[in-house]
Amino acid sequence: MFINHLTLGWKPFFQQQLTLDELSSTIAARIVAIHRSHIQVLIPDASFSIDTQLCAKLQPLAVGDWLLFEATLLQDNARPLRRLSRLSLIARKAVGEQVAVQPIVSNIDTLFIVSSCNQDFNISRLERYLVLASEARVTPVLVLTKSDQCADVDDFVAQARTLQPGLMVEVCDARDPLQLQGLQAWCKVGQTVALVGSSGVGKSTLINSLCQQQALTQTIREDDAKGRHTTTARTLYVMDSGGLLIDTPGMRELQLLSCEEGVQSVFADVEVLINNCRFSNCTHENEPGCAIQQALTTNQLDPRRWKNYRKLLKEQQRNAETIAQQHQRDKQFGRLCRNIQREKQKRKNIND
Ligand SMILES: Nc1nc2c(ncn2[C@@H]2O[C@H](COP(=O)(O)OP(=O)(O)OP(=O)(O)O)[C@@H](O)[C@H]2O)c(=O)[nH]1
Ligand SMILES: [Zn+2]
Repeated sequence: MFINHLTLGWKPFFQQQLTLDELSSTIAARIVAIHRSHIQVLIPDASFSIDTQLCAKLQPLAVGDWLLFEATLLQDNARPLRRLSRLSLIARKAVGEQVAVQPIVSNIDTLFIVSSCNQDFNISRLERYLVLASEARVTPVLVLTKSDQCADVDDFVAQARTLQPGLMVEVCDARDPLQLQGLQAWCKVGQTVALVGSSGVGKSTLINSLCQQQALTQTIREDDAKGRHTTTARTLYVMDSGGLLIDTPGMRELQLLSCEEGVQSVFADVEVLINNCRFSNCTHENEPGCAIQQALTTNQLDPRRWKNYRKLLKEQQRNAETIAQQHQRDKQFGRLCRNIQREKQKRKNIND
């Protein structure tokens, strides 16, 4: 396969960020894996390993980011000049008590939300993933696997379609590449796809079926800067139709972070109803003229959907609060440091 920047997902959006000077003197490389000690980047005909320390000023970085390097200096452990702005970003709540954003995958075009046509199928979970996709600004495609084990596939599809007008839903036996033709539109050269879904729904199976040839991946060395072979799982695949597929461990367990926009977009109908309540501070419990209560009574609004909306919003508010509090704390700490510094300086001046 002919490999160029387009193959790696390069788009006018990135090109436009380069100055005239940069156009001639730099080269952009895409991050394909982030390990503890090093970051692996890819250009059309080579892969390089960069010590994480050299990227300290650019952190946090995500798999899928584009980094700019001096063209003449691009080699193992070259220092990246900067990171290009992202077209899309999937982030998650970082582990720990405090809520912090941890970027996972960037610059992807499509998110395959994978579920199987069995007890794993959970409409609220799917809705949550839709919020995530909307927040990340990527196109969601719902992939329903294990259709071969299910007698009433249409029922699952019908339920899924209620989630969002125009939502793309594909049904397949993930083991059979011929059944994945419907997904090809999102897997073409220049496109980048990521997968989410619970354990066992068939993500690895899908990857195997979409990437049977893996032509480009052979050119990606899995060695670190010192030439040692690393045993970390592969994170980047080239699909048979030419697109890239990113599968990082972080994507396999995702939590929503700040997702107000995503909630607003996925639940646009609910927000319209809320705007129709008679009182602007309606709690939607028992106020007269409550459009939500009325929609629930007339079955215009699914109680499950209403419950999930409230749950996601609450989660989002809690997270946002924590971030705000965190900023407040950082500010106070900064002030404290400055005061101490000033105090020290004063004393020094007196002693001088
Ligand atoms: N019959 C059938 N089996 C499937 C299908 N998709 C996946 N499987 C099987 O389901 C099992 C789990 O599939 P995986 O691809 O490992 O699932 P996964 O989502 O990658 O799971 P994790 O790695 O835990 O996240 C395997 O035994 C697959 O062969 C399908 O469409 N039909
Ligand atoms: Zn109301």
